Amino acid sequence: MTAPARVTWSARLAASLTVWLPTQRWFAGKGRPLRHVGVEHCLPFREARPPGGPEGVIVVARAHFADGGPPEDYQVPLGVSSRLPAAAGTPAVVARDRDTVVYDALADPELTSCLVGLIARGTRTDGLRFRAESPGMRPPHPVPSSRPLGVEQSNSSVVVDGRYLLKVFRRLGPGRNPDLELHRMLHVAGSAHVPRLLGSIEGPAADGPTYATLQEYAEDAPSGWDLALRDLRRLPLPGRAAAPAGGAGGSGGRTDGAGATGGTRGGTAASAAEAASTAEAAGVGEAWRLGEAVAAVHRELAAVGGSRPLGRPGLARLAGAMTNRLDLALEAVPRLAPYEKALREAFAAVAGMEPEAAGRVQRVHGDLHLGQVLRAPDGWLLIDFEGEPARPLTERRAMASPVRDVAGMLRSFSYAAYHVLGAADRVPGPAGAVAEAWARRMQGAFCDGYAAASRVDPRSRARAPLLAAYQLDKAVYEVLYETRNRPDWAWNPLRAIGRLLGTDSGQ
Ligand SMILES: Nc1ncnc2c1ncn2[C@@H]1O[C@H](COP(=O)(O)OP(=O)(O)O)[C@@H](O)[C@H]1O
Ligand SMILES: O=P(O)(O)O[C@H]1O[C@H](CO)[C@@H](O[C@H]2O[C@H](CO)[C@@H](O)[C@H](O)[C@H]2O)[C@H](O)[C@H]1O
Repeated sequence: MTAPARVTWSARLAASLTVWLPTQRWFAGKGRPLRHVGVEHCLPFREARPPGGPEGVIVVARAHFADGGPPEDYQVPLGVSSRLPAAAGTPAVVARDRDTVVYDALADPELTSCLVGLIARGTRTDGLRFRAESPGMRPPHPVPSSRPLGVEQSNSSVVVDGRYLLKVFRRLGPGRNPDLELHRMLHVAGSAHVPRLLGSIEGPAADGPTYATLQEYAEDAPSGWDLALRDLRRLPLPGRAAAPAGGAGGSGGRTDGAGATGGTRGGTAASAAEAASTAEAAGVGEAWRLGEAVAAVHRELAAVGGSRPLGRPGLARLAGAMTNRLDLALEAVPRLAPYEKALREAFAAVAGMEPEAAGRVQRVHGDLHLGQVLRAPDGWLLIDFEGEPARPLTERRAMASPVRDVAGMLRSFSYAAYHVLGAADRVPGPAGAVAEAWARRMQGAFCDGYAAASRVDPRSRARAPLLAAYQLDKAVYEVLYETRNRPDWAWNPLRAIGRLLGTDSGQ
């Protein structure tokens, strides 16, 4: 391509991205008025051997907003070709003209194979550093098969050769992504509770940005969310027929329905009740082991990354940060207004805690929920250490109390229970009581497992204001997250705030 032709293409690509970017699930700027998207960098990647191999380009697209706030950078790996490769199926086409088509590189096995090959060989290109993180890693080359993971997620992942997962970070921060950072720390600690880290792609600077990670793919490992929904759908809910497989709840979650086997159909009520209670006993055991696994990961992160007392100034800062997040959420979601006063009080209570009771801060997962834990044959694995996607990177990399992760899991058990009930059960009834009791049992077992492994009971009376505030802070975040991404689900965390505050008004 000649220089003027390149300029024309860059302008055309920017115009196409301005339309395409905001329609993507992973575009985090949905709450902001987009002005335009510019092409910040084009980082080509290609196979050195054999010559004439496929060509790809990692485009860094910069989204500019009309609200005067900072722009956001997004990674868009693209294939550039004269025609769509047959092996890519029907990829998203971002731009095209008579001679050239620009399409989603992650749908093209040749291009993903190329990225994996560059990682395995530890190559450097203009603007990109490919690194093998695990010396023994030898991915087959060329990769025989690859497929986009095809789940709802904040980034984009590709399963390579059925054994590896290439996770492409969409939102690029100025520093290293905590997902890679914490994976590395846990690798050093020899953790048994994370998938093995195999490789990474980063920018040329010492500290990121992080473009991608390559990790072991835990095939057929259901998530905690899958297992929770399966157990919940087996529960005999008064006044309800047992839900058909995959049928209960809202509008289709990330893994909603996967592995759900339904309940009483085809059996007697007695045998169904028996099966439900056996499943529940197993579920309690799993929740206990999950608590144990989370405690182990916290111990490992503290051992490698250090820890320090939260202290009185830390408590005051935390209360302030929670209040600030509430202020932002109140602006975006007026339905939070009835809870404002009680929420402010709950956050202020954190500032008034005795520092000794608050414990220490360290690196934590930061967005722990049932969708972030996989039940592999050997035990629970924690994934996605990126933190809450909406928070600034500096905040996501900061030390925090491990109680925050515990609160995320407690919220998630409750989230699952109410998800299965569905929006129709906004007013608590007998079915609600059964689901609520299930959530409490799982939460109790999780905390027991955590306490047994860490000798710290997250439910201790002295720590109660912290645990309560973290659960409320998470629920406020969820209301905002759902309002922006899955508005049909917003009722769930909204109701939870009422329950947690003890002011459930049946709204
Ligand atoms: N190592 C892995 N093995 C198997 N499945 C995985 C693995 N990592 C992630 N997944 C699946 O991919 C989904 C999205 O991964 P995640 O890291 O949470 O991405 P995101 O940050 O985009 O939300 C998970 O919910 C899980 O179903
Ligand atoms: O994309 P991430 O997994 O990093 O996290 C975001 O999306 C999650 C939903 O996919 C969201 O989690 C909420 O919904 C889950 C069920 O789909 C539930 O298990 C969680 O408890 C609930 O918070 C998460 O908050 C958000 O950051």
